[in-house]
Amino acid sequence: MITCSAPGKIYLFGEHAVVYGHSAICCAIDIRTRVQVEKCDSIVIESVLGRTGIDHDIHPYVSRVIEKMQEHAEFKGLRVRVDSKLPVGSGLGSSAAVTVAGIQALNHLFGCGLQLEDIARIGHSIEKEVQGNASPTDTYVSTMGGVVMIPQRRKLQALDCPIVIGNTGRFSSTRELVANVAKLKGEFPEIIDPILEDIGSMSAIAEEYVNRKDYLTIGRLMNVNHGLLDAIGVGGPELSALVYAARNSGATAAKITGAGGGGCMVALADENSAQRIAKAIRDTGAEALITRNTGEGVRLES
Ligand SMILES: Nc1ncnc2c1ncn2[C@@H]1O[C@H](COP(=O)(O)OP(=O)(O)OP(=O)(O)O)[C@@H](O)[C@H]1O
Ligand SMILES: C[C@@](O)(CCO)CC(=O)[O-]
Ligand SMILES: [Mg+2]
Repeated sequence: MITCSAPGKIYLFGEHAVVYGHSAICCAIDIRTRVQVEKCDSIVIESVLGRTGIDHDIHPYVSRVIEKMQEHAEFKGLRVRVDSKLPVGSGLGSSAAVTVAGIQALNHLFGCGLQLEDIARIGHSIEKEVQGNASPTDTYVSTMGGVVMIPQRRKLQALDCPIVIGNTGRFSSTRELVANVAKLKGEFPEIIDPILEDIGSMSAIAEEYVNRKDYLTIGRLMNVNHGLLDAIGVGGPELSALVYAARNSGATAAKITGAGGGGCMVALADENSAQRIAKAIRDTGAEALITRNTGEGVRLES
């Protein structure tokens, strides 16, 4: 029996724009998904979503992981158990974490000899298939950990400050949000294309501030990024309420993270303000978590 885990993520900059090749800066967080695998007679997948065999409706990611890994190993039966601390469909990269941890667990179970770069690449191909269109960001950062710049696949300096996450509690499908942005972009390219380019330029400019650990400047730019995400239609009243609650209680930055629509927002805090920001988020009725950047990507647990 093998267990592997992989981290979730928050975006400092660049979600959605990165789908069109613009730059993004993404940060692995210390909230993980564990995938346990063992050989057995038939294929069984167990998670918070239910108990199935190969099932592309209920378990699209895990089912594709199993199918893809059949190209690297010969097996008929398998039991896969998923145990995740990441909220599902909430902008924290739950799909990438379950995919990456699943690939690495099977890699170990069958001795396939895949390297981290292979895992990130296979993970990205699975995200593309399920999501319709997907950047390599979530699967890359979940595999490698740390803070990464995409598409360059460059590691930046670690983020040392507390990260506060507010969860609206509303499921949102990344596939749908990505399709909504594509539709708006198709209808009004003269308006939407420059916004996506601006988001990419912001990531490129912010790289230097991330490496200098200048959290005040990073924060000012993240706030601008929030406004641009709202402009392309992936915001909403619940997310905005949490963003302003966080800013009003001392957050250096507060923005949507991930696909948006519902799901989570992220705030950067300092050691003194993190609890206060989390309380302000909880006072609106939403859930709040305090976490940190992790340097550890996918790993073997047992
Ligand atoms: N614990 C889990 N067990 C099984 N499948 C999961 C689990 N967590 C996530 N998934 C799969 O990932 C899907 C959600 O992925 P989706 O990309 O829509 O959201 P996300 O990854 O949480 O957010 P984002 O992509 O914005 O970071 C679920 O519908 C499910 O198919
Ligand atoms: C919305 C998006 O940019 C981030 C989802 O976490 C989609 C992607 O990059 O594949
Ligand atoms: Mg996802």
